[in-house]
Amino acid sequence: MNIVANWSYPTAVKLGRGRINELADACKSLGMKKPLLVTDRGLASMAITGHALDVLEEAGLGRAIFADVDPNPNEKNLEAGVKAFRDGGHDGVVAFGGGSGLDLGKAVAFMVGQTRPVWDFEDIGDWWTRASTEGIAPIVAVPTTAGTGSEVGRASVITNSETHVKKIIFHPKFLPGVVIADPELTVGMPKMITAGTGMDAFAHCLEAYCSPFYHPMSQGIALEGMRLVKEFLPRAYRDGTDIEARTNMMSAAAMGAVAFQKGLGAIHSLSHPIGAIYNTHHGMTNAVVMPPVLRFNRPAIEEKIERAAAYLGISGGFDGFYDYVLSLRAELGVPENLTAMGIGQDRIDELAATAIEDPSCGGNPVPMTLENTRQLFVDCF
Ligand SMILES: NC(=O)c1ccc[n+]([C@@H]2O[C@H](COP(=O)([O-])OP(=O)(O)OC[C@H]3O[C@@H](n4cnc5c(N)ncnc54)[C@H](O)[C@@H]3O)[C@@H](O)[C@H]2O)c1
Ligand SMILES: [Fe+2]
Repeated sequence: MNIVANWSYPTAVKLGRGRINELADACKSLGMKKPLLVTDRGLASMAITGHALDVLEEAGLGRAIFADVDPNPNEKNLEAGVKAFRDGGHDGVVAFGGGSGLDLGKAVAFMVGQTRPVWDFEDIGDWWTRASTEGIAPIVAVPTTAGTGSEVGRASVITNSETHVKKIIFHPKFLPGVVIADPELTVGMPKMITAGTGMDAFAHCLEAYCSPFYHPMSQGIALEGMRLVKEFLPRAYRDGTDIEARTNMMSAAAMGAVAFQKGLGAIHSLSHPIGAIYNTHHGMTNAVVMPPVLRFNRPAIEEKIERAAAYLGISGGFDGFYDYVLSLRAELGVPENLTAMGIGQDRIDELAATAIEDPSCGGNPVPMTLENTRQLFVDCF
């Protein structure tokens, strides 16, 4: 076997209850004097955000906030954020939120140093030589959901509001310098968001584990991430105040994103166009398409899934694992299929055409074509 791989994992993660109180120190450690906290509209008025701003203000770092951010953020949110950063004379970003706030905050920090349009940094082609690495602002990431793992990732998912296509914007400089992973911030998540984001973490681990690329470290991280989700997501869902469960889910989310350096797959390449067109929740959409994707990939992953099932304490090999996924979904109130999610079948051709252009499909164990991807969408209804 010819082994070629790039591995790195440089982010400092401060995990644990109450660690939001270290936010100002984290900003100062990266040289910030006037950070801009970037979050989404929903979080802007929540007590956890007010507390984070208090921590910054008490340390003399001000309480500047930019929150004109939609779930599934788009390039207009990004342009407005870059303008707010420049107008306010800021020197760093606190990316605060679920994937939406984190992704937009990271993208603002990156784009204040660029002259080229954000679409030039899509995760295909020549993003490396196009970017200016001067003027990129430092980032402290503070996740408030436990799912995307964007806090330790090098990507931002930005929706093109004209074409309704989700683009994965990638650059190593998207990587935050410090992560504050405080499980108490996730306690107030609505049950549906706990379920959806937790299933996103599971999808990252599962797809990374199944991707055919050689990366044994990611493989191990992905397996243990799945085990944490299995043990702790139902607990966090049942009792949102279960801090042990919340802490382990934060860890599983970060592990998923570290693991998917190895690649993602069809779950994500199907979920991205659905989310961009219908504005569905990303993780919940992943959970809906997961069983058909497992069936689709079965010929290529059966042996691997048998090993994962054994590690997770699931008997019955591939079939046992598949049944476990169905029962986890049922326990978390995941819609049965795309119809139950409120989606019609009228745009399947467009969904399939977009899905096979998504960078995630390169990591799918069974090669995706327009024909088999169209059929895969049909199977999701
Ligand atoms: N960068 C990556 O690698 C990556 C990976 C997966 C997904 N994503 C992207 O992340 C986004 C989804 O992120 P998400 O699933 O975390 O959801 P989200 O950030 O869109 O948040 C969903 C909703 O939950 C609310 N919310 C967040 N935290 C809360 C809390 N603690 N208490 C109460 N409400 C809270 C938000 O205000 C929002 O209304 C999508 O755009 C997706 O494409 C990015
Ligand atoms: Fe995801």
